[in-house]
Amino acid sequence: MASTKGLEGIVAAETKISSIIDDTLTYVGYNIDDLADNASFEEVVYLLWHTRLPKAEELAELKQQLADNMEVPASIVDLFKSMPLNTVHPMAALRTAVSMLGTFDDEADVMESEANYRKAIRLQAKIATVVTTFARVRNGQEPVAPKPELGYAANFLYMLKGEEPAAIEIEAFDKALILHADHELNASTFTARVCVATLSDVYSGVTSAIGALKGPLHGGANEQVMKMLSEIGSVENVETYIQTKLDNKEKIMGFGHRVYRKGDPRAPHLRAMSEKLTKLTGKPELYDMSVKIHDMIVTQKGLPANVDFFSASVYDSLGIEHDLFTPVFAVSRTSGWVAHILEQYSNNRLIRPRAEYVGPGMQKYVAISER
Ligand SMILES: CC(=O)SCCNC(=O)CCNC(=O)[C@H](O)C(C)(C)COP(=O)(O)OP(=O)(O)OC[C@H]1O[C@@H](n2cnc3c(N)ncnc32)[C@H](O)[C@@H]1OP(=O)(O)O
Ligand SMILES: O=C([O-])CC(=O)C(=O)O
Repeated sequence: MASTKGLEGIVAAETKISSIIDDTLTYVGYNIDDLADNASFEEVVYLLWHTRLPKAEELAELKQQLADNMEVPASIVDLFKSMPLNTVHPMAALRTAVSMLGTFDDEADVMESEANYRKAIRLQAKIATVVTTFARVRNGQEPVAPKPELGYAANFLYMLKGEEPAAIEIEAFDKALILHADHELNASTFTARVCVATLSDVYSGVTSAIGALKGPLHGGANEQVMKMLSEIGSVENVETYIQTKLDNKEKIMGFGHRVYRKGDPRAPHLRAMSEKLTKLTGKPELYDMSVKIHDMIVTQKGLPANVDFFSASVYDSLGIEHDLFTPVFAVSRTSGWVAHILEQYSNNRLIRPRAEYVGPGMQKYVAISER
């Protein structure tokens, strides 16, 4: 029984939700380029949850349901206030708050598919409020209540900053949400599916997934990319900084991927957004540094940028604090996690692989006094 390290190449589930075939990413058969250029995030959420695009009235209904469910219990604010706010990472706060949301949902353990769909809506609606509430509470600001008339992307930025975002910001953020919404059997989605395959509840699945997304080899990489850009500081410093890391065999965050070989199709969209937004916000150097890093890594390592690389400068341009980048990813990916959770329930079998034992052979117990 030989093991495959990191389960590389192992097909562990069937899904109708998204696919990566020959470096092309599709959601339910729609190319990501097509969706990024034409759809709204809410349309994509509907697509992932229903495996078809919504008609106008179905989209309007989903938007209404999301808007109606955005408020979070006051205890979430108290929970955040009870945390060591100077040190807690927002992903740890989010993981804890989503788990707590489950305790307020009296349908949390009701397993009928209609109840699970209602929970999907509640979670998707509330997670935006949870992240923005955390951001404001830790900065000593009052949380901002959602405006029902705004779309999901606009509401997030509004609740975060307390002022309505400009059209260009809404468009960029909406596109970023679409690009991050789902990605086949990535580590956090797999985590969610493993969790709910025990017939545990939706909140447990999403809480587990948040824990997996937090790591810097997965969603946590976008914050690390920004840290790197801040440390580098200017285009002139890129070469020495990156070369030193490469010579020390350190990984450069935002590059490489388990599945893509030629390149991550989401990266060109984020690169174009980064170029446009960094110019508009008067920080073109962020984009110029990113391009120089990109060229060095592609030339020397043959590794293309993944979704996390150019998203860093995009989120910075949208005025999002750097340690909120991964929570923002979670806000979008909740749609994909939930889609996979619902799909797992619909055709469930416990996920329980085997491990190859590589420890010592049979041993005889030795009394503690004789060790
Ligand atoms: C949303 C997302 O999750 S996208 C991914 C976000 N994560 C990152 O950006 C972190 C940086 N990237 C990485 O760590 C990896 O490329 C991963 C985790 C994304 C994929 O990992 P794996 O498929 O397991 O590749 P693995 O880590 O085994 O790397 C294979 C080789 O490429 C090298 N490599 C992979 N990524 C990088 C990188 N970013 N920088 C430098 N070298 C790298 C490794 O050092 C290794 O080299 P070796 O064979 O000489 O030891
Ligand atoms: O698929 C992966 O391994 C990681 C990734 O790009 C994502 O989750 O978006």
